[in-house]
Amino acid sequence: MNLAIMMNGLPGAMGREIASAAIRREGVTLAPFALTGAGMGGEVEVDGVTVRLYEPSEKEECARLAKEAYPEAGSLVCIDFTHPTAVNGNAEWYGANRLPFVMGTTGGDRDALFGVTRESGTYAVIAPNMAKQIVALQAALEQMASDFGGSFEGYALSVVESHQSTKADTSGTAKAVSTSLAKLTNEPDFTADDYAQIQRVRDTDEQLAGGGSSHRGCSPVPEAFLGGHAFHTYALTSADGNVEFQFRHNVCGRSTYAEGSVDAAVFLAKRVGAAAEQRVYDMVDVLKMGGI
Ligand SMILES: NC(=O)C1=CN([C@@H]2O[C@H](COP(=O)(O)OP(=O)(O)OC[C@H]3O[C@@H](n4cnc5c(N)ncnc54)[C@H](OP(=O)(O)O)[C@@H]3O)[C@@H](O)[C@H]2O)C=CC1
Ligand SMILES: O=C(O)C1=N[C@H](C(=O)O)C[C@H](O)C1
Repeated sequence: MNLAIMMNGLPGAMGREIASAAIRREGVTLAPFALTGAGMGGEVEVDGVTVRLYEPSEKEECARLAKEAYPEAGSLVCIDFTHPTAVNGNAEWYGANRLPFVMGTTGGDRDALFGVTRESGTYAVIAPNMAKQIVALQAALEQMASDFGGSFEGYALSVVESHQSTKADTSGTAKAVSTSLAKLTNEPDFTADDYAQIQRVRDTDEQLAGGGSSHRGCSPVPEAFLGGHAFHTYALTSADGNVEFQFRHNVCGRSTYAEGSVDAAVFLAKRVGAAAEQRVYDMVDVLKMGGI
């Protein structure tokens, strides 16, 4: 393996975490250039590697550099952990420049994201969660929904997610898992409007108190992780309130997503190298096909 990763979204929290994971991984290097947000251009250093950052207005210059420095197919994979408002523009840019990419950024217009990527013929892994254990849970719930759809008919679904107060959007993981759980309650037409029912906890006092009185069901967040955590609680409750099922995943810190993102990039480089017919993947594909 001789793979370079362009870490788009530096110097953000996930960008730094993934860049470090890439540098640690054997056979992987960090490309010395990447995309950043407006007004954030310049240079950043990660574990001794200097990365030149290109603002949105300088994207074409960055694409030119990428093609010059890594002309061989599959020798460069982009990883995108930027901002919900950047998702669609960045996907168009990857497609137009035929740059394989891992899209970890949540939000944006997801249908358009998949549409543009498929049309471009670019190789991509797109997933709202890169943590292997959460991906396995997602796959299991999807399987359960397909085998026993409607087995929770009449049950009410409630979802609470708590993240660092700087998070811009409702959790993409919570949206994806809710869609699977809705199939169990026989509401397969769960739509974007239904995502509004997901309760977001962003207030630090509520987080320390476990959601507070308005968001019961969320676990208390340790103070050290107020700046970086992802706590999700999904509950299915019978109509008479006598039966309740809960699924809960609480992650402190970000390292688990970082390792999964590098796994996804390595997986994608191999798919490009093999000129695989399937071009667009999710993390369930990566898990099932032995990428992690
Ligand atoms: N799939 C997964 O497993 C996970 C997904 N995420 C998702 O990753 C995303 C980023 O999270 P996080 O790192 O915490 O956020 P941060 O805000 O810490 O970092 C985002 C970075 O992206 C930069 N940015 C903004 N716009 C652009 C752009 N157009 N092009 C390139 N860079 C840009 C920001 O710059 P500026 O500060 O100037 O805006 C910032 O440096 C979120 O959508 C989050 O939900 C997070 C964790 C796990
Ligand atoms: O912003 C985050 O931090 C996270 N975002 C992803 C999401 O929106 O689901 C994954 C995880 O929850 C962390």
